[in-house]
Amino acid sequence: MSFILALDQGTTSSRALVFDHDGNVRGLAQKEFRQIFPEPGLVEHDAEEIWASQLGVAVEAVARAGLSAADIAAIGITNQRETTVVWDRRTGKPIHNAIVWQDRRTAAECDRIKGLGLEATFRAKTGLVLDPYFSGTKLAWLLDHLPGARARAEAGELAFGTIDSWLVWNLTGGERHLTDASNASRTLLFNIHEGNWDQELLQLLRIPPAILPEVVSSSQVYGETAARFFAARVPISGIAGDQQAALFGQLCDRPGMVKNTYGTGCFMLMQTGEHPVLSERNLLTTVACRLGNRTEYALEGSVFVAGAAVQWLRDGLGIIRSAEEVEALAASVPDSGGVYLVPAFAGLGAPHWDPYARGTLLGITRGTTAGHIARATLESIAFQTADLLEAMESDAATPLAELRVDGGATANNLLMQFQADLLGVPVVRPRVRETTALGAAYLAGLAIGYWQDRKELGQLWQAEKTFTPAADPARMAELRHNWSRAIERSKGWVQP
Ligand SMILES: Nc1ncnc2c1ncn2[C@@H]1O[C@H](COP(=O)(O)OP(=O)(O)O)[C@@H](O)[C@H]1O
Ligand SMILES: O=P(O)(O)OC[C@H](O)CO
Repeated sequence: MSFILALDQGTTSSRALVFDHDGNVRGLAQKEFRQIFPEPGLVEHDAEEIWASQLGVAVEAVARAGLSAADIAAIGITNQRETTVVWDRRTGKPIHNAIVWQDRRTAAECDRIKGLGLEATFRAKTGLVLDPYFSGTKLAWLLDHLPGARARAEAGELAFGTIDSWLVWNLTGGERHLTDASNASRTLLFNIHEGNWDQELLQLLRIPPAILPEVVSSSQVYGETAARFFAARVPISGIAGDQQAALFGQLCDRPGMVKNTYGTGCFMLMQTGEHPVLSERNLLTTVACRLGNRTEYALEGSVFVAGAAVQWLRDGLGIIRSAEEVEALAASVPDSGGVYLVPAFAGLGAPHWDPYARGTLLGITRGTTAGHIARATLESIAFQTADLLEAMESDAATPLAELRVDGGATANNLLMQFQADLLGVPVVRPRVRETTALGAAYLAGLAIGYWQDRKELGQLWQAEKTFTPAADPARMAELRHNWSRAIERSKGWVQP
């Protein structure tokens, strides 16, 4: 019997999971790594720490499953997207910390490009908006600010990659420099209609083509792990950005199917099939996956801070000791008592796109307790999701039948019930909540014939719990109205 190993390199931790043929988790290991905040608004990771932690948990997960590398048929990779690494091709050493997707340092540069009237060009070609979130301006920043970097990039000495590229480079011992189309579609440099790096955009951002990885499909054998890492060389055969992998793992394979992942941020993706739908409501159009020559697209709403707000309650305010505790604290009050938290800690993503917004806590009275703040925090996650869904339904011109959910914060039943109440549609939590890793495993397994097709995978998906809307719609509409007012107050707080 053989198994698939999924590497899930997330924003706050590296995880590895071993899956069996029925899609069950047989072994899991996880390691948090350092979040580096050099200044307000800046977020970095040590790329070498990411690699070391990812390799460490991979070895550990296989051991915990009671297996050896010879039992692993293939490896699938999924990753925090947009986070930008540049390394020296000769030494394999990064030239700077990775600039994380949440980092806002290129806000002024995005404004400058917008001022040149170029936003429509970027939007039409990449499906993205000009926001510091995406890799392109982060890469340009590195080339502009590190002495000699641009000349070295032009001479072909440096390599750029999102985290998938960085992991594949390391796993293959520096043999392969590539990225899959779903990750490429998050860079602001990739033409999602033509399926390749866009020369005009590269020129506009002054990115030398020699620094870029090859763009490949999301499911094919890319290479094997170098001999020194595992007892056997294992094929690497699946790659997707974590949100696209979750869409795949949730089996949202028919146009109109939607999943929302509640992790550090919240990412809602709607499968739109082979046709990219361009949003009129400030959502993103992104590559869901590339399978052979077939590219599937998704509409995406990205919320930067969701579960991270719960982490802030734990680490910043110290009113809970663990993320799980938030549920009991929030349940200690019947409602938020009129308190609204807008967790715009890293600006606002979709559909507002305001890098200058900051966190805002409104409606506090002398009677406000930690319970109210905890509840307002959970509700903020659901409100942000409701804003995304409203935009998505409008773009797709179709109402949603159900919302499939996954990610760490979906363990929270109070949050899930409030979400169903607010949306007025059933919220469905699957049996396997590690759908991001599962999606990467599926992509890797399909490439080597471990699973035959998506029909076979469809039989593995099972709901664990469905949250049915139970609240008074008028009351929910009132809460959403207040939420919109709170959002407006958070906007434009930081002076450019
Ligand atoms: N019971 C819970 N209630 C609310 N949030 C939770 C709960 N458990 C975990 N979280 C949040 O979920 C996030 C972790 O989820 P995960 O899917 O592992 O995220 P990521 O992949 O972004 O690192 C953290 O931000 C944490 O605060
Ligand atoms: O690492 P996660 O799960 O927070 O996901 C981060 C996203 O990929 C950012 O776009």
